[in-house]
Amino acid sequence: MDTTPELRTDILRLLDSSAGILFVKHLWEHFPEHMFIIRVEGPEDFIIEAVNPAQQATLGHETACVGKRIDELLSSPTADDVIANYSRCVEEGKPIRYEEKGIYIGPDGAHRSGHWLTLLVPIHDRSGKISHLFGVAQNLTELRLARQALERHNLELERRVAERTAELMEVNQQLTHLATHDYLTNTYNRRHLVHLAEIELRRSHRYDLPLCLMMLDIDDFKTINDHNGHAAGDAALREIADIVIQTVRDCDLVGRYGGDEFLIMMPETTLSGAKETAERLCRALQRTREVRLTLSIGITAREPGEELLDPLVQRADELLLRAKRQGRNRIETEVSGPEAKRQ
Ligand SMILES: Nc1nc2c(ncn2[C@@H]2O[C@H](COP(=O)(O)OP(=O)(O)OP(=O)(O)O)[C@@H](O)[C@H]2O)c(=O)[nH]1
Repeated sequence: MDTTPELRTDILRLLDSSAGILFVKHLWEHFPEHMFIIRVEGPEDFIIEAVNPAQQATLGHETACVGKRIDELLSSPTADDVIANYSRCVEEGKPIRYEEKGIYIGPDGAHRSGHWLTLLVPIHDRSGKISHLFGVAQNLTELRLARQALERHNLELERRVAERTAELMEVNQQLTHLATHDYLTNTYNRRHLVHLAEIELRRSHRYDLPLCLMMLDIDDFKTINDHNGHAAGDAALREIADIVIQTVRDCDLVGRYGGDEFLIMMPETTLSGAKETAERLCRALQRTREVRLTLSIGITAREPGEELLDPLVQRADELLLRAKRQGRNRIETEVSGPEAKRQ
């Protein structure tokens, strides 16, 4: 059986009766949050009329505050804020709710800071004038401290996640670099070069742009290894890769195709342009190296309609072999279609 209506009626009847005052007194004494009554003396003149035991426990003995003006009890700026809120409640003539914080002196005489959610209700006298303010202040200090600790903890977590993410991104970049580059020369490795070259070739086909493929091989490289050691051979490979990268355009794709062989894809480049670059490369090599080292180079151009990489690579390789057969230190080019007419 639902007893709620019955109970409600009983409580209302109790409040109406003379026992109601005991009920309110019981509430006042045992309510765990601050309850207080303020006498309104003037626009900014407020006197503490009563504080409940919960508030006394925070602020010290009743006699320490009852009968005192707010600005006698609290120092600035806490007192200013309290008075401003009381004045607002009087001006608006209706209950207001606000958060407040301040420094107060506890029962032990020590200064403490607190944070409250306060509800202020104006009380009117018979003439309708606001004579008192009734306040209930819920102490949020612990909650605030817990929230601040949680926020600090969250910030720390976010910082750690960001730090870890940055580390992972760096490792990821390193892994990507390792997976796409030749460890010795830092040019693209064969697999990645082929991947990029296929994309570039499709783009050239789509927009009908010129494109050249250059394959180069160091002449008699074996003798460097044999005479000067493998480390000298490695150093020569690195040096040649650097010279190639410095000589070609930024958009050209340079990769080590295998051993002492490099492949260079040159987008938007005609055969004559690619040949000029190859000549520049050979000259740069002569200038740079004390040990005489030459290159054999084969260059082919994309034929109209051509969009597959293998035939291009095959042609460049054949031209390279032709350069080797014809005495090394040579650049061999070959082209058909419109590019041939431009030569
Ligand atoms: N130091 C070093 N040598 C390598 C590397 N990869 C391949 N080689 C050597 O490069 C040499 C390639 O020789 P080949 O291509 O057969 O011939 P070559 O001596 O260059 O002569 P031609 O190409 O005919 O002019 C071999 O001795 C390989 O061992 C490498 O990463 N480091």
